[in-house]
Order: sequence, then structure tokens, then C-alpha cells
Amino acid sequence: MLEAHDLACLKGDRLLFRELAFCLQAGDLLRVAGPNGVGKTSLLRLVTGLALPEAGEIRWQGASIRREREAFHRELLYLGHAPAINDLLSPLENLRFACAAAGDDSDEASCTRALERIGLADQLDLPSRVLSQGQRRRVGLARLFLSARRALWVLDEPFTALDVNAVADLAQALSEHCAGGGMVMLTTHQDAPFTRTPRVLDVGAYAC
Ligand SMILES: Nc1ncnc2c1ncn2[C@@H]1O[C@H](COP(=O)(O)OP(=O)(O)OP(=O)(O)O)[C@@H](O)[C@H]1O
Repeated sequence: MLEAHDLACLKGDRLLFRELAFCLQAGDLLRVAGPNGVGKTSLLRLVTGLALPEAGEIRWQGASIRREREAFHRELLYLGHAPAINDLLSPLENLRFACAAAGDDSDEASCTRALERIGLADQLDLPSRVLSQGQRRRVGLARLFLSARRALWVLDEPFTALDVNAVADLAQALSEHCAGGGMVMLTTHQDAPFTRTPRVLDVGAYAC
């Protein structure tokens, strides 16, 4: 279970939000909502431990993520809003590198299957600099298919640049992760065909 208590987020000298709280349990899909600049990405960075809250605490399985950082990160997959891709490497090389760095399954056959599943069968060995925006996004998202053991998926705008079919496929993969007892927390400005309506956390309700 992921719990956030009384969170406040400071950027520069500006308090974005305060007294924000939520709880995410096995099977939950939580959509973080609110207008541009309200602090959705900032909240995800707090939740992943990449940034520290001005106040409040985040707990994973009852323990502070600051104290149990390694155990928490073993259970976490975070995909930021910009795919971290090396243009000189192929999608396959990028995925293998990202998985190896994270300690996930990075063998060639598994990574090839993940890229095929995400619709990049014809681009496996191209240099990534020639990929379209949607294809670049898919390279990053392929990690989802190699991260089933990670219970908590935190995804910043995962649907950006995807076509209608890819949005549907991704929504299904996220729904399946939740159906299997996982948890998903995501930001998105678009609707997606999840099998269950996500819960919504409106950051605007906590804005300062
Ligand atoms: N140094 C700073 N001083 C003041 N405000 C800052 C500073 N750095 C960032 N900000 C503000 O913090 C907010 C960060 O927003 P964040 O990226 O978390 O928003 P978001 O809700 O994810 O937006 P979007 O929907 O556009 O992706 C923005 O309003 C930005 O202007």
C-alpha cells in the first residue's frame, strides 16, 4: 500500500500544494488530474522519491520511502514524461540498457518480445533518432512488459503521442496490471479505455 500524508510541495519560493493526501491499494488505478502547472509531475516526483516534500510523508507498506528507499525502489517503475532514449542506440539496445540499469530482465529475447508487443517489430534495429514521437514513446513503454514484478507503476503522461490503437493497448496493459494486484498512478490529459474507471486525485483541490 502507498500512502501520502499531509504533503506540501515547494518550487522555488512558491508553494504549489499542501495537505495533499491519498492512499493506493493493490488493484488501484489512480489518475492524477488538474490544470497545467498545478503540480502533477511534481507530485509524481515526490512519490518516487526523486524530490523531497516540504512537509508530510510518503509510506510504502507502512514504512517511510526515505527510510526504506531500496526496498521501495525494487517495487517501483517510474516512466517520466520524456522518454529517456539514446538516439544513437536502437530501440532494442535502449530497452536492454534501461532494463539492465534497473535490474530487470534484459536478455535479447525478452526485450525483443516486449518491443514486438508494443508495436515496434519493424524498428528493432533502427537508430532511435529516426523514430517518430509515438515510436519513441513506445520504446520507453516497452519496459512495462518487463516489469510485472514491480507492484507500483508511476507514469507521467504515458499516452502522449500514441495513436488510438496504442492508447487502447496501453490502457489494457495498465488495467491488467491492476487486475493482477498491481497499482498504477498516472497523469494524463486524455481519456483512455480502462476496463475500470480510475479513481481521480485532483491536485487542484490542494493548490495554494
Ligand atoms: N523555481 C520555481 N519557482 C516558482 N515556480 C516554479 C519553479 N519551478 C517550477 N515552478 C512551477 O511549478 C509548477 C510545476 O508544475 P508541474 O510540472 O508539476 O505541473 P503539471 O501539473 O505536471 O503540469 P502539466 O499539466 O503542464 O504537465 C509549474 O507551475 C512551474 O511554473
